[in-house]
Amino acid sequence: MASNGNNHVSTKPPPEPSPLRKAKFFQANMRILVTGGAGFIGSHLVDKLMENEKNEVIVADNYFTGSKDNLKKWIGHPRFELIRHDVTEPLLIEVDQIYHLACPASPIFYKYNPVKTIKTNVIGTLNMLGLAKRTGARILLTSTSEVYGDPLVHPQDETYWGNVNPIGVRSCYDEGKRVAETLMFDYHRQHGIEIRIARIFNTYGPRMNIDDGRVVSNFIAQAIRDEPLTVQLPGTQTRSFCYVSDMVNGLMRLMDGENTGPINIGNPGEFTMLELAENVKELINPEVKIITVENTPDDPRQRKPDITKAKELLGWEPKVKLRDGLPLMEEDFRDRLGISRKK
Ligand SMILES: NC(=O)c1ccc[n+]([C@@H]2O[C@H](COP(=O)([O-])OP(=O)(O)OC[C@H]3O[C@@H](n4cnc5c(N)ncnc54)[C@H](O)[C@@H]3O)[C@@H](O)[C@H]2O)c1
Ligand SMILES: O=C(O)[C@H]1O[C@H](OP(=O)(O)OP(=O)(O)OC[C@H]2O[C@@H](n3ccc(=O)[nH]c3=O)[C@H](O)[C@@H]2O)[C@H](O)[C@@H](O)[C@@H]1O
Repeated sequence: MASNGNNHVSTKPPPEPSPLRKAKFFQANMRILVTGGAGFIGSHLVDKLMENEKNEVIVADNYFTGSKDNLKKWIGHPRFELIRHDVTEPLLIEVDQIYHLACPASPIFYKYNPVKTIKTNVIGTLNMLGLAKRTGARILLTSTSEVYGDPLVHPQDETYWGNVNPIGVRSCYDEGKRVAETLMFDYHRQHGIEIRIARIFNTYGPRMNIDDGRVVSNFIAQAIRDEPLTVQLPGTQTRSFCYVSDMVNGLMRLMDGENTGPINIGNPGEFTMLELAENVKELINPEVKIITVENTPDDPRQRKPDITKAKELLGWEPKVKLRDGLPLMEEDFRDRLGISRKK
């Protein structure tokens, strides 16, 4: 029984939560915020989180590179909420977990407004850490293999500190993510916040922006449009491509496990850009041409994750091979481009 501090004992029970809230959230016992949830990886993560009836999912996104279309099947669902919000502004809500993905990821978008990109990484991560501190939520940051810069160690494991140009055109992104990682660990050490850091390596799959300039989406769209595949010079640079369902599984294992990370999440299958173009040509359009074009500054020459830590600590490894994953994107791209397969 509650006292009102006036030596008078109230017999009135405390007020019930609003019946509306009860009706809406009666099943939920985990409220999860996904920043950047209208984007490519974020929307696939939301799909997976929503499969669990105990989860209530809130997406905060400013739609810079994401789209409501990616979430259309959840809009109106009682366990789902979508907020137009820029993470560079504080967000005052109650949550149990935060997947912090908000940040433009394609080089052409993150270089478009580099000051905004670094604000998103630094101020956005500070705001989400502040939210985690106030609510006691666990927070996962999607960092990047770009923290290794143009790596001099190959493959890259998590102990490598990287080879990053601090004043280059990519720095807003890779240095931004490095500061974001620093902030995560400082909040962890200073305030005891529960943190998780995933270092994501190149991820591909349906719902990538068609014209976002990333290599897999470029090549698939070019192959479907009968345009030459543009391999940026020298073409021998390598990347390791992870299918999005594998990525989402890895992120959820990291969030739900006991390790802070950083942990590399990626597929160690390594390809040169010429090899990737040849695979797309063979699988999607054998008639298409492959041409070489100028590259952009500071393009990393090689990239391949060492995933020993993910295997040992998360029991995770990717399952989808590149040659199986590429055709899974074709239908989604054809639908959005309105170009059907030739008979
Ligand atoms: N896809 C990859 O290969 C890859 C690799 C490494 C790391 N990552 C990281 O994973 C995350 C998701 O990447 P993605 O490929 O889905 O990219 P994406 O561009 O499709 O998604 C990013 C989302 O964040 C939103 N956003 C951007 N700035 C915001 C802001 N200030 N406030 C609120 N929302 C904002 C965008 O509108 C978009 O919906 C990013 O943090 C990215 O750095 C991705
Ligand atoms: O995985 C990562 O950590 C990072 O990977 C990518 O950055 P990047 O590897 O430069 O991605 P792309 O723009 O797809 O370029 C990959 C390679 O393809 C080449 N490329 C790109 C586009 C194209 O049309 N042709 C082409 O050969 C580029 O020169 C580069 O060598 C992502 O876009 C980042 O968000 C992410 O953080």
